[in-house]
Parts: sequence; structure tokens; C-alpha cells
Amino acid sequence: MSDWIARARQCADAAARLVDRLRAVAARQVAPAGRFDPALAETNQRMVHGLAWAATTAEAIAASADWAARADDQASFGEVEELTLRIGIGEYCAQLAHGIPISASEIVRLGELGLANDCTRFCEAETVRPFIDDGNTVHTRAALAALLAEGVRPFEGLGDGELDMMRDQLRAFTAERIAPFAHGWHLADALIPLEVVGEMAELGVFGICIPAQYGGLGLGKLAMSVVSEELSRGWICAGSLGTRSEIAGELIAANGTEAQRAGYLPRIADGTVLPTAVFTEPDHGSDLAAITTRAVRAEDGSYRVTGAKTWITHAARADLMTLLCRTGAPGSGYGGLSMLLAEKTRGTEADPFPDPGIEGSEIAVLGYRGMKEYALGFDGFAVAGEGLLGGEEGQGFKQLMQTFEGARIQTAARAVGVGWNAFELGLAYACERRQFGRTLAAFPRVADKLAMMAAEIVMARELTYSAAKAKDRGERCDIEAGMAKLLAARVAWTAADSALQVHGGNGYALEYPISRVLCDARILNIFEGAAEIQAQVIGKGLIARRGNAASR
Ligand SMILES: Cc1cc2nc3c(=O)[nH]c(=O)nc-3n(C[C@H](O)[C@H](O)[C@H](O)COP(=O)(O)OP(=O)(O)OC[C@H]3O[C@@H](n4cnc5c(N)ncnc54)[C@H](O)[C@@H]3O)c2cc1C
Repeated sequence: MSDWIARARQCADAAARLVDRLRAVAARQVAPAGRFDPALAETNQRMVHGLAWAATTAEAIAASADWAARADDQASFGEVEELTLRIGIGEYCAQLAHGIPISASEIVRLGELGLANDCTRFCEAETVRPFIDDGNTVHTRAALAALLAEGVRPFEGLGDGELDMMRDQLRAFTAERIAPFAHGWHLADALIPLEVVGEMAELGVFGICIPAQYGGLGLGKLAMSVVSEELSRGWICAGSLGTRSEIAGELIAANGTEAQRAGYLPRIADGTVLPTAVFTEPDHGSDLAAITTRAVRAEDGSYRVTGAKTWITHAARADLMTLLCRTGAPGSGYGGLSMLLAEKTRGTEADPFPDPGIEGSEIAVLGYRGMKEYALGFDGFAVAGEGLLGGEEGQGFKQLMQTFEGARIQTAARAVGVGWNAFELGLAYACERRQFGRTLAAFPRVADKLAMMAAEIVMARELTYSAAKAKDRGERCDIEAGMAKLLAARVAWTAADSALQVHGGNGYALEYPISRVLCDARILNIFEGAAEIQAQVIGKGLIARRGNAASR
């Protein structure tokens, strides 16, 4: 075994100890009486979010160490893997010690959060020092970039023949049916063709996690991650079509009545029912518990829905809405929310919302095209009484929260796919384009970008797989899923930005696909929990979990 693999594991332990120290400091600030205080946490957001980012960075180091061990187990830990490991962990250790970029204009420095001495000790630790001194260097980056330019890619096997086969199958499908057309569909602002949606359905994309007894593949979140990643390598839209089926499938499988399960799950799995997720409102985005769209029972037992929703993806072409509404009194908080399974007629271009009581207008967007986004208005829209998810009012927010883990893992996987898409475009361009008599890839600053993209995407991917595996083991993984989403969204955006930079002026031309990938990557930090919300959830979870563990 390479010394770097053993050191990586020890390095992950050292990083976890550093995060533990930070957690103790944060807990003193925002949970002084042993209980997490939301008001204090808001005042000290930088501390709570700094903890979240530091813990995410440490977890990514641990996931990379596991990846290296997995590669080694399969006799696949070669030069490209060693360089990827050294660069990735070297950089993330340096970030922990000296500053973590949490947005384009914000760096969290643990030293400023009261850990200056701990950071110095961390850097000087026998297991960390080699990564900082000799992990991420100009030489390792140049060596990795050269191997990548030769077509070598870091190990990606999962140690599971079925999943590895699934990856190959989806990669081939994406290369043939998505990637060559994605940019044209994007530029035309067209819906992804139904023929392609049908082919994805045949591959089982819409029923990956739906139990086999209801017509799905009955697989877990790791399989779902692999599929989402591969489809997103071609186009984020392809990887995102399944998101709505995943959310609706999980809502119904976990909470539905038997009639709802039997009625919807087989049709979602085979793609005959395309769902849409209808949660956000013009005045309530991140704060979903405050939504005001009302659903009132009529005398015949059906619901009448009135209110406004916005940013609803694929709304016109969908057949089924998972519609979050208030059935309780105004101001009744999250306990007054219910989830309705609201059937609608599939719209056409000429008549996108043919049903009475619902109208919609398209929102023009930068990227994330192919399904289209809509602002919706409901005015007495009728939903059958049997559409109340689980047959019980007041459960909607709880039911939705149960899907957050899976949805965040799926979004992280989409981000990883988008990151690979950017990386491959950047690398291909850098190897082809010549300036000053050399290919762009030969310049150290370009090689730096390419090597760092690959190393970070591997780390984000492994963190995503790690969260998916925890979910598949039946463990609570809200923190882990949030970490995967938080990191993968940053990595996808950085990769897209770096790949566009490598393209120079051409990257700014609509004609070049990297211009699309940049726009697509930008959304990942906003939806499915904006980065700040994700950091809040992770930070709170870390402090509260430790508090609970201490009081047991
Ligand atoms: C392309 C696209 C597709 C979408 N698809 C769907 C869909 O299909 N269905 C659906 O229901 N919704 C969808 N959404 C909505 C999406 O989930 C919301 O945009 C997201 O939840 C953020 O809500 P908001 O836009 O209202 O932003 P706000 O809640 O107004 O937040 C704006 C910004 O303020 C900051 N912020 C907010 N709260 C805090 C806080 N507590 N602490 C620190 N900073 C904070 C964050 O930086 C955040 O990005 C989509 C959005 C987009 C852009």
C-alpha cells in the first residue's frame, strides 16, 4: 500500500479533531446553556457556517481517503490516483489551516474563529505536514494534468459490478443521445424531446429508488447518484428530469396510502406520469414553512387550491403535482401544511395549462433549460380529496423534509456530473488550442486549473457517494447529504468558471458548450437549499447532535 493512503486516513482523523475543537468553540457561542439557540446562531452565522464548511472539508478528506483505500483494494491505486489524492487532500488541509472559500467573496479562517494555535498544530502534525508540503505542488499538478491530457482518469469503480455496469450503460446513453444535442436544445430553449424522455424511462431512470413491487428498480441512493451523475455529464436537464420523479416517488412510497402507492408509483417508474414539485412561492423560498397557498375542503370532499407558486420546473408538461399547501389556519406554521397529489392535464406549447383554476407563465432563465420554469396561479383549482398524501392533513412539511436527504444527494450527484462536463470541455480545449507555440495545457496556470478541477470533483463525488451509502444503510444523513450538496455545488461552479477561463474569449461565445455549462452550474448553489441554508442546517446539526450525545 502507498504511504499516501495510510497518511490520508490519519490526516482525516487530524482534520476531524480540528473540527471537533471548532465545534466546541461554536457550541459555547450559540448553545451556551447546552441547547442550540437559533437567535444566537443567527447573530453568529459566520461561526456556525464556518463550522459547517470546516466539517464538510474534513469529511471530504475522509471520503477521499476511503476512495484511495477502495482503489487500492481493487489493485487500481496508480500514479493518477496518488496525484489526485495528494493534490486534493493537500489543498483541503491548507484550506482548513488558512482559509476556506465559502463563496466568491467570503473566506472563513479558523484562526479568526479562535483556533489560531490549533491550526498551527494541525499543519505541523506528522501526518498532515507531508500533504501540505508535498501534496498540492506545481509539480504534482503538472504531472496530474499531463496524465489527464493523455486520457487517464482517476479510479471510479464502486466495488459493485451491477453499479459499475449501470454507470457504463448510462455513460454510453448520454454520449449518444444527450451530449451531442444538449447545446442545440439549450440554445433553442427547447423542451427535451419526449422521445428521449421515453428512452430514459426504458432505462429505468424514473424508478431507480421505487420499490420493485411497484414497478421500480428497487435500488438505493448510490445507484441514483451514479445515474444522475452520468446523465448530468451530458446536460444538467437530463440529470434533473429524474429529480421530480425521485421526490414524488419518495413522498408517495414513504407516506402514501396503499391506493396512492399502487396508483402512482408504477406510472412514475415507467415514465407515463411526469411529476413536478410545487413548493416555492413568490414571497417564500428558503422559508418554506411560511407558505400561504390555501387548500380548502369543498362539500364534495375535494380541495380547492388558491394562491401563487413560482419557479416550478417542468410544470406545463407534468401530469402530477406534489403540491405543498396550507390546510390549517393562516399563520399555523409548518404544522398547518399538507401535501396534495394534484393531477393535472399535460399541457402543450399552444395551451400549457388547459385545466380550469390554474394558469402559468414561463420564467426566462440563464440556464437549466429543457424543462422550463413557470410562475403558477391557482384560483379554486380542484384536487380530489383522495389526493391528500397519506390521508392526513398537517403532515406535509414533515413528509417533505423526509425527502430532503435523498434530494440533496441527488443534487450533489448532478453537480458532480456538471463538474465533469466542465472539466472534459476545458481539458479538450486546452489540449487543442495553441498560443505562444504551445498548447494551453502546457502552461502551468492552465495545468493547475485542470488538475485542481479533477481532484476536487473526485472529492465531491466521493463525499456524495459516502452520503448515499449512509442513506442506503438506513442511517440518518441530513448533515452528510447537506455537506455533499454544499461542496459539490461549489466544485461544479468553480470547475465551470475555470473551464470557461481556459476557453478565453471563445468561452464567452454562446456557440461554445462551456457557456451553457457555466449557466447550468450556477443554479446548483441556489436550489434544493441555497448554500447559506445548507451551511445553517449542517452547523446546527453538528452542534445539536453533539449536545444530544453529551446529554445521553
Ligand atoms: C432554475 C430554478 C428551478 C427551480 N425549480 C423549483 C421547483 O421545481 N419547485 C420548487 O418548488 N422550487 C423551485 N425552485 C425554487 C428554489 O428552490 C428557490 O429559489 C430556493 O429555495 C431559494 O429561494 P428564493 O429564490 O426565494 O431565495 P430567498 O429565500 O429569497 O433567498 C435569497 C438568498 O438569500 C440568502 N439567504 C436566504 N435565507 C438566508 C439565511 N437564513 N441565512 C443566510 N442567508 C440567507 C441566500 O444567499 C439565498 O440564495 C427553483 C429555482 C430555480 C432558480
